[in-house]
Amino acid sequence: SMGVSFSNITALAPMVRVGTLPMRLLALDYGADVVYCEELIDIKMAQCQRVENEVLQTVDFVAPDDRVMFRTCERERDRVVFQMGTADPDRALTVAKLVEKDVAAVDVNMGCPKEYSTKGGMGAALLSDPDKIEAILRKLVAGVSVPVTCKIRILPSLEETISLVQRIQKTGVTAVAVHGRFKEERPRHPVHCDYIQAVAQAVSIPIIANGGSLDLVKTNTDIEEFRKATGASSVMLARAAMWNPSVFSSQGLLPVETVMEEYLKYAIRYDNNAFNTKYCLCQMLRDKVESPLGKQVQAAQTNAEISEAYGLQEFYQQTQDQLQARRDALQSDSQPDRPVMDGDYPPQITPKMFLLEWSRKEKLEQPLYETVQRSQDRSFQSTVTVAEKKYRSTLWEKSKKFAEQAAAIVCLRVLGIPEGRIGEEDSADIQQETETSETLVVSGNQSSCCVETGV
Ligand SMILES: Cc1cc2nc3c(=O)[nH]c(=O)nc-3n(C[C@H](O)[C@H](O)[C@H](O)COP(=O)(O)O)c2cc1C
Repeated sequence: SMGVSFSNITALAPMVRVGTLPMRLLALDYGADVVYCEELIDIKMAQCQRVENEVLQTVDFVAPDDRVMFRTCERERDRVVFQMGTADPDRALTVAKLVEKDVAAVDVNMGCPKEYSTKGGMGAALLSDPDKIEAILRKLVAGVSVPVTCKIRILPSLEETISLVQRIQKTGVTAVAVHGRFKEERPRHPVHCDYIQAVAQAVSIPIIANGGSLDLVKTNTDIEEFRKATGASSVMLARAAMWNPSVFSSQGLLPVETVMEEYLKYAIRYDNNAFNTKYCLCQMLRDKVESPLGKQVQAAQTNAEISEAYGLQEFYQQTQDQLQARRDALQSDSQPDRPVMDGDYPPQITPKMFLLEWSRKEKLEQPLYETVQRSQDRSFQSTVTVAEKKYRSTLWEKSKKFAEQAAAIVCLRVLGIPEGRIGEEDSADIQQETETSETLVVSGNQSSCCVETGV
């Protein structure tokens, strides 16, 4: 990784529901340097499983109820900032460790005044507990390999605001985003550029100015004006970007109709939750949300129906076909039941194939595999029946393919049959779970399978 910079950048602000993968990729396309994800709550994230989705080519963090809480991809890895809501240093670190290899930086939200955030001591509630702020940030800075940042609102006086940010700077964070409003101020109130400016002068780390969307930043050139007005190193945009993310483009604003189409293409390509897609499109439609198009979007229940509203049925179908082709390819990859000729073993003989061959020689029925998938992490376990006896690995595997191979290995070892290519090594103790999975890798099934994640 090149390492992300927070100096002299323009960022997509963290926004609940808005800041999911399609919007982040679109903002990057238009010229944003850094994109924040929506605030994700530490307790929910800590329960998530990291899953490599080979069909979508994404990394998904999947909750026990199978919901994808955070989906990201290679394209944004050096640009995406993972924002979390937390009030607990240990939990914050657990979550940061879970995501650190897949993101450019980790951010703590200290500015959200909404009750769902503050009631757990998170968000803006942290602003009145600087000891807690310090504990969380110090723990993160010491414990993760990526930069740590935080996002705050301003305190009732300049002095308090400056001393808080100075204290935050001492924890070793890389940058601080300052939303220039007091905790009790609403988004329609004017932003306090003088506070941001005073903070920017008082510390040496980059300050990211935020809060200018309503009256100051409407076009790309306004971003530079806002940067100057606040004396900050960088600028972060929420609403202006939500209404039209092409605000990041130095080529000027694009018609929102064009932008919505580009947004929808990403939503289709990355199998975005349809309700999330609708929500974001409705934000872009703004006062046109009651137009014929707006009504069609609101009535739609699936990404396919939303595509019809925009005349993107063909793109939708082509994308589905491509994804299905990839799914099929991965699936057939996982069923290596090619016929095995006597005395003419293919080079990539697997435990399953070896067991099949052995069964034929012994005039037994073909081994029968039964695979189950458990819901909490969508992993697989397979049982193979040979000569009316069942064999099963104690390990739960990432794919059906691995699970079947694991069952075959257990069977071969229990029956004392040398395992072909990997049979040179001494028959290992099947109770050793790690041994089983290592053997699987040796047996030539390098391509891991996708775990699909319905959202
Ligand atoms: C729809 C929406 C969702 C938001 N969600 C978050 C969030 O998850 N985390 C956060 O720190 N701020 C959140 N905010 C606040 C923005 O990041 C930003 O601080 C605020 O909107 C002021 O910036 P702006 O004038 O550019 O809109 C949200 C704002 C909006 C409009």
